[in-house]
Amino acid sequence: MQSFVLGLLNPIPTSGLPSFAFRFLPPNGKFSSGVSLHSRMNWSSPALRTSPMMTSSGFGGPLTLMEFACKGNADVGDDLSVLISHLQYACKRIAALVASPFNSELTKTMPSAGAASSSSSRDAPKPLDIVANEIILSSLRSSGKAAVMASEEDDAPIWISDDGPLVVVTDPLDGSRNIDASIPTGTIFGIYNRLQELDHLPKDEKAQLNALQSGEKLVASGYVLYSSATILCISFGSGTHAFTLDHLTGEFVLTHPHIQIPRRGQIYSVNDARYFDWPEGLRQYIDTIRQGKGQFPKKYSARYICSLVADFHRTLIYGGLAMNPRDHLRLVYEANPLSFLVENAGGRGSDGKTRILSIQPVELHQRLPLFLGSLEDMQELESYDSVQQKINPGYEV
Ligand SMILES: O=P(O)(O)OC[C@H]1O[C@](O)(COP(=O)(O)O)[C@@H](O)[C@@H]1O
Repeated sequence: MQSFVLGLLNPIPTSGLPSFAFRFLPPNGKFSSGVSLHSRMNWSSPALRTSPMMTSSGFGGPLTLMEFACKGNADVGDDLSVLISHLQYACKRIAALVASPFNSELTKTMPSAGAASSSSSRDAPKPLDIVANEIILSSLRSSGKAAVMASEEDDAPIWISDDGPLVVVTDPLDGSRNIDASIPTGTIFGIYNRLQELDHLPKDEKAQLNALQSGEKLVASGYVLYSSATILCISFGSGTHAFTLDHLTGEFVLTHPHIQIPRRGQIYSVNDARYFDWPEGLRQYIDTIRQGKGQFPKKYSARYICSLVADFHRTLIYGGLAMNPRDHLRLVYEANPLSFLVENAGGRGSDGKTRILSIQPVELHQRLPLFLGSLEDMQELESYDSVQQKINPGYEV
């Protein structure tokens, strides 16, 4: 088992790999692998035909994430491009890990390991969370572009390098408590510029303050959904775009450019079992939309996976609302990155009263109610007086 874990953290040996496998190499490795399967595919077939924005200017295949970031589509600058290339590589490794037939031992809970944010047993980190955390940390270290990583898995932010221009906040593997049932999981990340005016402070202090920047200062955020497809969704501040991992080539390719969340959806996503702990306003709102008596005269449907990235991704694509009304999800590395993505897609992220991105974080693992979704659905929800669940009776499942 130990060698399996170490193998995941160590560099991949390159000898004897098939040509397409070289696409999995780290960005500072050898990407040029001669003729790949990717270049041999017939991209003119109707099934693979895409809009002009989805094709690269080069050989006519679909636009890859790194082409998108580097070649004028987003043109995010060298530092951010390099960091993203390392981060996406880390997420490919996590994707392989969560789908591996050998991960069952890794999914067993380690009650004695130090949970970052809570001592309750449901928050006890699992080895898979820890391995995902290590994979991301090691990718950020090797990028040379990260000053700080602040993670759900660590009590405090880690200072990586004085020279790193960027700060990364992350939940490395959300939803992992459901992984034994192969339910989708996800990585969430947000990226800020390093605050140079804090450079003179001690490392711990400047790491903390850099990680507690307001969501309005995000320069990019994203998630990777590990599901039937592995999808990396990202915003650099102008639009939200999703890329699907092509297992033939090992590349994330642009499949959902400029996602616009519908102004109205017909789906609400919440843990309904908590109905009797909800405040009156939230009960009334859900009762109303269920019956088709709200501002949108259609009966809403319920969907709830209980895996934040999966519930959010569906909401982004189909519209509606993804909610967790109790103080449970984390502002810094869950609510802020997802709010940045939904706003860049034309939607809204709020705690039920206040726009998430305008809330100043005061501690790394701060929790809050979270509502994300279509603009008109969110406005209707927020018109109800009380939607934040104040009691939190320690649910065990
Ligand atoms: O138990 P609830 O309130 O339905 O919360 C479920 C949410 O908690 C999460 O599992 C995250 O919480 P954990 O970090 O404690 O696993 C999300 O993936 C999910 O959306």
